[in-house]
Amino acid sequence: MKILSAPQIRQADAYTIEHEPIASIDLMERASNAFVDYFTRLFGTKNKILICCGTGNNGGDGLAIARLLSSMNYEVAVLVVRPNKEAPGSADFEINYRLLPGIIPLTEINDNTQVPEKFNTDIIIDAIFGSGLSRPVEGLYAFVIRAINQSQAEVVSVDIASGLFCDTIAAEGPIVTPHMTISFQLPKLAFLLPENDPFVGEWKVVDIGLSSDFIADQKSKSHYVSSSDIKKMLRRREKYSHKGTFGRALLIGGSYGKIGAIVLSSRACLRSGAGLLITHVPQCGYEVLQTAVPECMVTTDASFEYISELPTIQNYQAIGIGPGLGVQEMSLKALRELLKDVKNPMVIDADAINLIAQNDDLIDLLPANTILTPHPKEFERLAGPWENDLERLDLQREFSKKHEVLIVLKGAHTSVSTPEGRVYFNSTGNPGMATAGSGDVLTGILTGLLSRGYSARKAAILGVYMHGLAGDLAAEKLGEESLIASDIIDYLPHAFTSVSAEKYLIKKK
Ligand SMILES: NC(=O)C1=CN([C@@H]2O[C@H](COP(=O)(O)OP(=O)(O)OC[C@H]3O[C@@H](n4cnc5c(N)ncnc54)[C@H](OP(=O)(O)O)[C@@H]3O)[C@@H](O)[C@H]2O)[C@@H](O)CC1
Ligand SMILES: Nc1ncnc2c1ncn2[C@@H]1O[C@H](COP(=O)(O)OP(=O)(O)O)[C@@H](O)[C@H]1O
Ligand SMILES: [K+]
Repeated sequence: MKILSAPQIRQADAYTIEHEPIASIDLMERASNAFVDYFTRLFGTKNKILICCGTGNNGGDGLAIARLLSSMNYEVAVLVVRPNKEAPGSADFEINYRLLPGIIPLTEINDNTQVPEKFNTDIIIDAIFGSGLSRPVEGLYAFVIRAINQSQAEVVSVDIASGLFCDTIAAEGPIVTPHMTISFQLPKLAFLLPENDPFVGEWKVVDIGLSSDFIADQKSKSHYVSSSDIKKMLRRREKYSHKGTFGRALLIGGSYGKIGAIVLSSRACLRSGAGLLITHVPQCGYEVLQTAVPECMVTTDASFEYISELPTIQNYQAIGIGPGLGVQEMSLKALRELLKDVKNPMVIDADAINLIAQNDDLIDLLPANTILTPHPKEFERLAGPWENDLERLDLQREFSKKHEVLIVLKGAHTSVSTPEGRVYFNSTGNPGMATAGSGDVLTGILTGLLSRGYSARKAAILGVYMHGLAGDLAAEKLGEESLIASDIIDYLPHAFTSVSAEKYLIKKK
């Protein structure tokens, strides 16, 4: 799913109005209905609702929502914020203003003195500003937004929190801090920047039927990965395939006290479809691996505690290195040797990333399309500091372009950047996955998918999605609090089957 900028969204509205064709007031009605449809699934009629409206089209939505909810027996009141009494609202705002039934209590605020300290109601629907915000909020609007934020009510924003820009980090000036945002058609970049979290809350995108042709034609460097994107990518295992068809994967890692990391990667790799897996560990890991993962073959290093040398690396469709590796000098030597020789698709994680960050000569040795999977701290070591999330995103994009690698920057909404400078934000995963070893699981999944023949871009997008989906399915059963990395592996089969069940109507015998 593409992420469009505020001007592109405006053009999508205009294009839809002209080419569907549909009157703009009817498009507003459709958007308001979509909002109400989702809203009423969450909140019953017992709640008192205050709808705070600006006088642009976001406010027009607010008025239509008030009318629709009232017709469904919700108790609604409307507050219109209009600093200049004489200034008319947008054309569609004015139409909906005239259509507002008399039974809905309507208050107009023109002056700071009319703003209560906080609003006493159960739910506030925030429809002051939407995608048309053109500058930070001040004056009367700022007073109203502060009062909204101070109220005890649940706050639901229409399209985007009032005061938040669609395409960037939060500006100066007050911004509504909603519990939820119900947004139209496509997610906004602002929803995916962690520091905006207080100004977004839970969010849901509802379809308002903007022209899919127009959206398909738009250029966008940012994408939000949806389940339908994933369904298109997933491959079947063909009837006459054999284990050679799905590739040989090589994992390298583990050290004394950190063999568990490479065990997790190995299990996850096999659960992600690799045909054969060879795991190379220091000698101290031999028995652990053979016992914990009987399906994988194990080769051992000359060193007992650390990786100090490489196995042969030819004939592998994918190599993953890093989990539990440590940053010993001997392991650095082995990594350097690997990078000098390697042409295979690769995943680089954890201490392998740290070693690359500490040794400037290594980054240029990476084959094009190598996947690196840093968490933010590791990425900072690699690429340097940033001031805010937008800067971090630019840095990630530039790093990928400059070094022709994919960066999987891990966290909530993990972002995958490609050498072309595109960024794909993930839609699965939960805070239960913030637990030791879940990154090692991801490395295994990515290595498995590469060995199975997916391109680096597809392996990264699909792997990150499946990792998060497995985490979500695990959390559904076990809760977020108790979730551990092994649970993510245990739920990987469910993640794969749930997507393929949706994809294939004709089931295999
Ligand atoms: N177009 C469509 O068909 C559809 C649109 N839809 C809905 O419309 C919303 C976008 O509507 P919109 O473009 O009218 O902008 P909106 O956010 O209501 O505000 C604009 C007004 O606020 C003003 N203003 C801005 N910043 C300000 C500030 N800091 N302080 C004070 N004033 C400020 C700005 O003034 P100006 O910048 O011109 O000075 C202008 O008057 C979108 O989010 C969705 O909810 C849906 O119904 C689907 C169909
Ligand atoms: N709040 C969160 N929401 C979604 N996913 C998360 C969250 N926190 C962590 N994760 C996921 O868990 C994994 C953690 O990886 P990492 O930090 O490398 O852990 P470790 O080094 O312990 O294996 C990443 O894939 C990340 O995206
Ligand atoms: K809003």
